Amino acid sequence: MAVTSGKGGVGKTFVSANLAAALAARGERVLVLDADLGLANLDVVLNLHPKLTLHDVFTERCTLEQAILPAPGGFHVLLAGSGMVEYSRLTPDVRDKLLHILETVKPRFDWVVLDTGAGISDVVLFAVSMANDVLVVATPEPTSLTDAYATIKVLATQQNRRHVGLVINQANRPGEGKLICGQLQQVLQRFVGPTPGQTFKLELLSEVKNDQMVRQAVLKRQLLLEHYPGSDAAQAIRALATKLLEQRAAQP
Ligand SMILES: Nc1ncnc2c1ncn2[C@@H]1O[C@H](COP(=O)(O)OP(=O)(O)OP(=O)(O)O)[C@@H](O)[C@H]1O
Repeated sequence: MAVTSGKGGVGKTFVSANLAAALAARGERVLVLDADLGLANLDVVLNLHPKLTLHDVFTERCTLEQAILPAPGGFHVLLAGSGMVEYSRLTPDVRDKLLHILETVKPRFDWVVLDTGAGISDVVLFAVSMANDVLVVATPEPTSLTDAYATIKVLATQQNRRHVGLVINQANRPGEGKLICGQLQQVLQRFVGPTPGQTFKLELLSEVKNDQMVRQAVLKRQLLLEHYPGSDAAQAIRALATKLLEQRAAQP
């Protein structure tokens, strides 16, 4: 599953890490792969100081096994480290290496979460293209929504995706997510249907409140789910995990 966004700083890493913890708490084997190769910061959020990262796997300084690390929250991570400038562009080499890594880790985990960079660069779109499911994170601000719209449009038209999950993060009032999702779906419909057999569904998977506890957790470099489990945002993330598990169980 890819967790992506149009605009940066909207909460992808927060959602990826805490969703992984929520799934792990339900007994799932989860790997979060930091797919923001140029400016990764999953390690910062989780307060990890990895000696080995994707960079070392790419340059064959270590094996893939060695770079998969346990994280707080009961899941595993494959960190990118920051400033992998030479890997922040999608060369055939980066492409092959990422594909190989994903194929190798897939059988070992129930969920591989790709925490991508923001926007529609070729690296981001490639990372998303490797995922079965995509979850777009957006905040209710107009700039974030405009960029989310552009991203979803690209996923629908270029990747031919018929279903995209939406998380409205930092919501200011209840029902805001539903309203936004409906409006986005309406505008998107113009580009991606309706033609026979070609429906497109943007599904609101979660509305996460603007919650001071999230900022507290990030400042302390702790997982929200572990340190503020009763917060509104933690409850929303657990509900998101439940929904994803139910959807998976319903798949043929
Ligand atoms: N629900 C929320 N309530 C309040 N603040 C939040 C919430 N979600 C995220 N934030 C704040 O937004 C900041 C950015 O979040 P995060 O780093 O997860 O975004 P990102 O999309 O991964 O960023 P980037 O695009 O730079 O990778 C966090 O440090 C946190 O302070």
